[in-house]
Amino acid sequence: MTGLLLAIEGGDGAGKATAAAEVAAQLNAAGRSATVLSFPRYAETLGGHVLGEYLGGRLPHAASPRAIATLYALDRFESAAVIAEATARHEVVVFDRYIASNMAYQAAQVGPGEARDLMGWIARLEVEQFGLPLPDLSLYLDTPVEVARGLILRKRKRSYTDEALDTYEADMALQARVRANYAAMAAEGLLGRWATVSTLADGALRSPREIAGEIVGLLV
Ligand SMILES: Nc1ncnc2c1ncn2[C@@H]1O[C@H](COP(=O)(O)OP(=O)(O)O)[C@@H](O)[C@H]1O
Ligand SMILES: Cc1cn([C@H]2C[C@H](O)[C@@H](COP(=O)(O)OP(=O)(O)O)O2)c(=O)[nH]c1=O
Repeated sequence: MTGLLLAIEGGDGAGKATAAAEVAAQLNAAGRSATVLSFPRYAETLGGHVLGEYLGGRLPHAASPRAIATLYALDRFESAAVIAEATARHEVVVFDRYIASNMAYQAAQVGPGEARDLMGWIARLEVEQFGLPLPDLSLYLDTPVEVARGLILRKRKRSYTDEALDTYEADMALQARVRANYAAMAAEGLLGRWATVSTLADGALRSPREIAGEIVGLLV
């Protein structure tokens, strides 16, 4: 079996983990084997461990966006065998964040004139140099920053920090730039095919079941 790779993307607290789990559950219930891989893999890889230290504020924050991007890419590179195994065993592999997260977040740390170059650099590092597979579909989960912040505060404690908001989550201006980067990547089809799904309808949060149902409907 060669699994279809579906990357769920979006800002912090957009509802990615919830949507990824629900998409896999709906597919499995319909007899289509699916699994979820969530990045970063904090506890499983060296890159993930160092990132946990970074996001928890225990490393110097003067590190350049390229250095940080390399750690996220390393976490996926170290996971190549796990990705290959999941792809071999399942019809659909759902990524809770993938390469586009690195592009959206690191490009949000540099000036607008540098953002494009950095996105291209990250895509080449991950796909050409590290040999990671391109996703078949990147799904941008569109949740306004204020709604996402409310959802982050509902999360359970994370492994890498005691704070309610980690380094990136606390920075609202950064979250707004991340959203703009995702919208641009989706519009231009960077890394391949994109679709956008809104988590709100008439100003209210849609149920995870409804959001996932729309996503499953996009998988042909
Ligand atoms: N559609 C939804 N309706 C209600 N609560 C949600 C929905 N999506 C996510 N949540 C809740 O919001 C919080 C953050 O969601 P999560 O999926 O962990 O976001 P992300 O992975 O994008 O950071 C969790 O407590 C989750 O249960
Ligand atoms: C996977 C990935 C995440 N990130 C960022 C986005 C998030 O702000 C942060 C942590 O990822 P996140 O998925 O939010 O972890 P958790 O749900 O445990 O808080 O890392 C990147 O910058 N590049 C990447 O490749």
